[in-house]
Amino acid sequence: MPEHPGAQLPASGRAPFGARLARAMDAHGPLCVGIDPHPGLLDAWGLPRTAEGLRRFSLTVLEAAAGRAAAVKPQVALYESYGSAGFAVLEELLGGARAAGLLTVADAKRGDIGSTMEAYAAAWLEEGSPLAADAVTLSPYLGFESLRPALDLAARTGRGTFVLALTSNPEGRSVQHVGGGGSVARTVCSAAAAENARVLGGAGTAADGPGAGTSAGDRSGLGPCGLVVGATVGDALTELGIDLAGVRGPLLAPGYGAQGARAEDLPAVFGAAAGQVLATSSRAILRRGPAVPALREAVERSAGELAAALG
Ligand SMILES: O=C(O)c1cc(=O)[nH]c(=O)n1[C@@H]1O[C@H](COP(=O)(O)O)[C@@H](O)[C@H]1O
Repeated sequence: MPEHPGAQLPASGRAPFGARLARAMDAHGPLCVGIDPHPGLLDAWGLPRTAEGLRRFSLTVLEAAAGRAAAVKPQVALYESYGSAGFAVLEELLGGARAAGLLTVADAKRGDIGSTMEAYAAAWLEEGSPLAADAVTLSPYLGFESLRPALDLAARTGRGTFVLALTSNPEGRSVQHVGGGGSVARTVCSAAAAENARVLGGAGTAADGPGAGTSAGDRSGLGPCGLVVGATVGDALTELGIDLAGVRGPLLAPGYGAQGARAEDLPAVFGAAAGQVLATSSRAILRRGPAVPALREAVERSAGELAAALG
């Protein structure tokens, strides 16, 4: 039986990203382990601030996360700062995660005019690209439709996107809340809802509630267009009149852990969309390294408390 009535199997033959992510979250809990090799963390782990230090850090986190988390999210900026050697490590990490059965989210936050966006899409989402991940983070501030090449390629290859909607940092409000009832954030959420409705079939907008075929908070039939909504946004969804369940996409939630949000805060933030949430945590877990058993314990504890809070 198809994963979702009305959903087309991606041309790649790979199961759709939403179905693969739901399976991984059901198996391991709704945790994404962020791989952010900050220079200070390399120091704390006794590793050199070199590409080899970056490599040992990345592969250690992978070893700790494999079989214990749904996904990993390398922060591309922290690889990019080492130039081509950093990108080589990132390629190795993405390949290693694939081999270990971990879904990958490349945190690249790309966004540009459509013609340039085609190249970003090819780099992060195209079949056979050395940097291809299961999903990539995107910035919609050149207009949601400028992301079209990535949205289309993701749907075609069974991959996903996470588009910034309500970010976890306090400065985000100054852009994302603008417009009140017709806020920038709500516009982005409505566009994501329309994109998922296009791919999955059925109607759906962020204002209208769940569309056909997916009940509120149900993660089994999610579309490929996810959103980034910080775990730290408090009551912003109510304040801005956004119904995330109606988006019918996965929700990447940074802010859990080092930025202060706790697992038990998440149900109130996400309401009926709690089942769609993939919480991501980097420093709170990484500070427990470099010993693999301590990292594993941190991953298991986070995955367990998130599963208990979010279902
Ligand atoms: O897209 C992201 O992952 C992201 C969006 C956002 O709104 N806030 C946010 O913190 N992030 C990223 O999530 C990670 C959070 O790291 P920790 O605060 O150490 O858990 C960093 O890599 C951020 O760049």
